Amino acid sequence: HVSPEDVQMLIQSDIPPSDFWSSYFDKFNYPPREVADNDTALACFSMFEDLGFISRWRIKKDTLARFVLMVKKGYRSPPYHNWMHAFAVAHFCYLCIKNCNLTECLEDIELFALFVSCLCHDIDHRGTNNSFQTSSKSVLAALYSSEGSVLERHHFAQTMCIMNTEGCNIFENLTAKHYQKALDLVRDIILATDLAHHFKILGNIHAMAKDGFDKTSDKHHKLLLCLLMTAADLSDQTKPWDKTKHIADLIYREFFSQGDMEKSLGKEPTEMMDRERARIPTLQISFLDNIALPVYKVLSDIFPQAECVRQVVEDNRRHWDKICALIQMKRGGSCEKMSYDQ
Ligand SMILES: COc1ccc(Cl)c(-c2nnc3c(C)nc4ccc(C(=O)NCC(C)C)cc4n23)c1
Ligand SMILES: [Mg+2]
Ligand SMILES: [Zn+2]
Repeated sequence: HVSPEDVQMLIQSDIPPSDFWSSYFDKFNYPPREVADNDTALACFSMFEDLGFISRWRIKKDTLARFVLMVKKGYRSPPYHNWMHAFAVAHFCYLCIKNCNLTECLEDIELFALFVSCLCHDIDHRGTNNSFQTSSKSVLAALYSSEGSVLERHHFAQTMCIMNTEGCNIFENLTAKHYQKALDLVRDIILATDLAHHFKILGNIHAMAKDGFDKTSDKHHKLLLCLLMTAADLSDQTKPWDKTKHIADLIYREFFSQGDMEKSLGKEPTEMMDRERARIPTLQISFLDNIALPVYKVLSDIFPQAECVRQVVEDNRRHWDKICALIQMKRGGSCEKMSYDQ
């Protein structure tokens, strides 16, 4: 649990306005990982306040403090899937609400649930993926493998545990109708963070973009919430190159340690998790081409205000291309495995 002193620290001072953090804290090019870890809880307060959630949903400040601190503590410290990832994901959601006028497309309760889901979406992540849960016969696999999305079901279960902890339920003052709606939305949105789910609905998302978002369609609301969640989950790719490059280092540290564990279990890891075989620039180019770019392309088709975000992801892809070309030149062959600290 969280200490009363930590709670007091958070609620005694006024909630800083967004420009306290930076003059461009609410712009797409602000890199949220610049916020110091022990300032992130207060920065979450600023985002809740700036989005109008504290008054709209009558959230008591001490309840919000206990909730944010419990969520922060709910994350472990793998290289990538830690609290700073959750904070960065929630910050991108905050940017979309502020810069893409989402209040005109989605209901207040949907935006509130989306933001809360971003903060909670990877709680208690162990730095290993769903297939590792099954292959290592983890407790989570025993609990959830029959339904699939093992990790995502656990992240949701952990979120509900926090909601049900004394003094941490930020939904406590919602009407019964909104309360149920919020829980259903958080469940659907966190389960939607499984990339397998994203691939499943991507066709429908493209159809929605082609026909134009219909705010009277409940299906369109659900599809848009899932797209925004995935866009937020991958949003490290939307920041300048030096940040993106560092993120790749974190991701592959996590992947390679899973690969090492799989080898020690006598299993052959996938290439992207095998430090002996992985070629990071090539893998990143295929991740950007097959997963990230299509997300930001369709997002900017629906929201022209997000065009600048798509541009940065394109720039980052070009950067990986240059590194691949450099490696080919040096090796006079294909994009060999090599150090690429350009
Ligand atoms: C939205 O959910 C997730 C869950 C887990 C992760 Cl690590 C990510 C994620 N976030 N940033 C990245 C970057 C920079 N590269 C990645 C390269 C590959 C993969 C991957 O899972 N490939 C397997 C294929 C069957 C889809 C994920 C990558 N990724 C997103
Ligand atoms: Mg996840
Ligand atoms: Zn995530």
